[in-house]
Amino acid sequence: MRIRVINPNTTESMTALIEASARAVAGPGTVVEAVTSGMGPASIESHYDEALAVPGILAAVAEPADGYVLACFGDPGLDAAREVASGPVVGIAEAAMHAAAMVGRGFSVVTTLSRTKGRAHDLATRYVAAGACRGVHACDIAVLDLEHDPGARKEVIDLARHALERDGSDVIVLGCAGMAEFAAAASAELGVPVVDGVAAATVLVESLVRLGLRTSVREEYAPPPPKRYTGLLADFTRS
Ligand SMILES: NC(=O)NC1=NC(=O)NC1=O
Repeated sequence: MRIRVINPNTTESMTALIEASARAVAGPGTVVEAVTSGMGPASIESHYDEALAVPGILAAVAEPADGYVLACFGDPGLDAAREVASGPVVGIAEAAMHAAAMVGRGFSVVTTLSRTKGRAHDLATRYVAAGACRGVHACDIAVLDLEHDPGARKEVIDLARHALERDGSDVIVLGCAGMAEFAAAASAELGVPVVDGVAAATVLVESLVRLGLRTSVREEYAPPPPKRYTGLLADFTRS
């Protein structure tokens, strides 16, 4: 099978990190096709960034694949992508939160900027039972600095340790695709499961494909009603 793993921002080096995390868990019969969005923000750290990332995501899911991963912790454009993708679409926050809820009593999210904490809470409300997400904590390291800041890994792990104590949680969810490579070291140091949403989403999409499950086209996720789109979007939308 072929899984298209989409980095919704336009930073190639992040795509490389995402690709490595997805490939590390993909099964022997799975081809991971990691792609960088062709248009939009260099990183996604606000509602504005999320909105401007969606056209590039929709263009990326328009290409055929057996399943799709949206590799940004805000799960931008997830519902719209499900209306047009040819296979199941899973967001990394969705996958990470579900996985975390299955291996512990309550998880804490460690994310990037404080301004994105509300989005993480909103997604937890949508995806998991009340109380499953015990808290969301921000390291206030910008997304693109995670890769270049030599102290980022330690800051994220220290914040995760604080979160476990403060929240009384027993699992950590990494709240950014750019933290994917911290998961193993964090889990070893903290002694708890640390969930990287890129890996979780890759395995979950593989499982859905193996189960023969695709997004239902009855009602909400049916293909969008045909209509005219004008302006720049005319090139990227279905008519
Ligand atoms: N919470 C986040 O920082 N999300 C993200 N922004 C990106 O550009 N990629 C992410 O995973």
